[in-house]
Amino acid sequence: MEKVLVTRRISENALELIRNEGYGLSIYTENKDLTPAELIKMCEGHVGLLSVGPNKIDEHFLSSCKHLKGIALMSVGYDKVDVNAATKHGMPISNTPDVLSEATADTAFLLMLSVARKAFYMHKTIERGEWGFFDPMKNLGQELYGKTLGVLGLGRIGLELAKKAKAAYGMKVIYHNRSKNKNAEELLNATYVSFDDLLKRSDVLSVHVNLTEETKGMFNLTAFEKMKPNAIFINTARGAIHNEKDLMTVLQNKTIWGAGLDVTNPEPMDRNNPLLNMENVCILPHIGSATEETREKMAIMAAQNIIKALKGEQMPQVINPEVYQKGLE
Ligand SMILES: NC(=O)C1=CN([C@@H]2O[C@H](COP(=O)(O)OP(=O)(O)OC[C@H]3O[C@@H](n4cnc5c(N)ncnc54)[C@H](OP(=O)(O)O)[C@@H]3O)[C@@H](O)[C@H]2O)C=CC1
Ligand SMILES: O=CC(=O)O
Repeated sequence: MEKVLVTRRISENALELIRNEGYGLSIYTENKDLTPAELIKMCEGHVGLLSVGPNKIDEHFLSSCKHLKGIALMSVGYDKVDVNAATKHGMPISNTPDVLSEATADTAFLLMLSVARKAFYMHKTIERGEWGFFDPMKNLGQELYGKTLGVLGLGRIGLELAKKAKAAYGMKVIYHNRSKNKNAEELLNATYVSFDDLLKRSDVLSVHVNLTEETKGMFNLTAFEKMKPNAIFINTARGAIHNEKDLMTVLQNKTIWGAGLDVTNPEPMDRNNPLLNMENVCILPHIGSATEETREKMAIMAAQNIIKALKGEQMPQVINPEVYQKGLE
């Protein structure tokens, strides 16, 4: 019986889809991430990989696992995949776009409001027994009504956040992409600006670009120093897009007002990281898409993709459709 390796326990409905097509399953359930060598070893005897979590799909992995017929990621981000190498090896890879956009935008919205009202820090003050007498000048946050939301990467998730911010607070939306998003401009009256203008004009700046060589470290001291003193920086995309040391510096110097992060570099973040104790900072452990409903949809989508690959058909959410062109290895 041909078998699929699933690198974490996922929705039973998704696993059932794979079983119902006549494939066997191996499910990795240890309380630690797989090392690259362990992943290669575990893939032996399998024809499909449903990859959940931070598994690196690089040249070494691909040349060691030529027996795989396809790899389905249970994530939309594919920054851990060497797409060119996968295409060279003729290995189709799929991701899970769209189904997680709402949930991830909710996480960005949650962080935006939590930072504006210092919510996580306020919780800590109660735990520390600091809820004393009433002081009308203490614990003050800032309001979002009518402010400017800047989106770096107005794609699927960025658009969902912009819709929510406009509906909830009438926020004006400005954005920067490599190309204009005409649909968002019509839908939200969003304005396309340069990256420099995005930095200078945003009251809240939310990052939704993919992690690539181009976006890595995009938020460094030079970028942060162009932002407004009341600005809130939100990153739910990938931790490597901001430089953590530089973020700490601008928060300490009050160059910007606050930050909300669902992603850090490295992950997991060290529990003693000083950012965790800062008043205007809210940090979550990469839970962008973590709702029961969304994880169910992601698992089903990944299962449907791996089934297609095993049948020799095109994966619906393939990220490297070039592999289906004739003449490749
Ligand atoms: N925290 C979490 O749990 C989650 C995190 N994510 C992260 O969110 C990312 C975005 O997902 P999604 O919205 O579906 O992706 P999309 O591809 O729909 O959106 C990405 C946007 O970024 C823009 N972009 C890409 N590169 C650049 C660049 N160099 N400069 C400026 N703009 C750029 C793209 O526009 P253009 O091509 O015109 O430049 C596009 O509008 C994922 O890659 C993933 O890393 C996703 C889900 C959950
Ligand atoms: O980080 C999550 C993803 O889907 O990408």
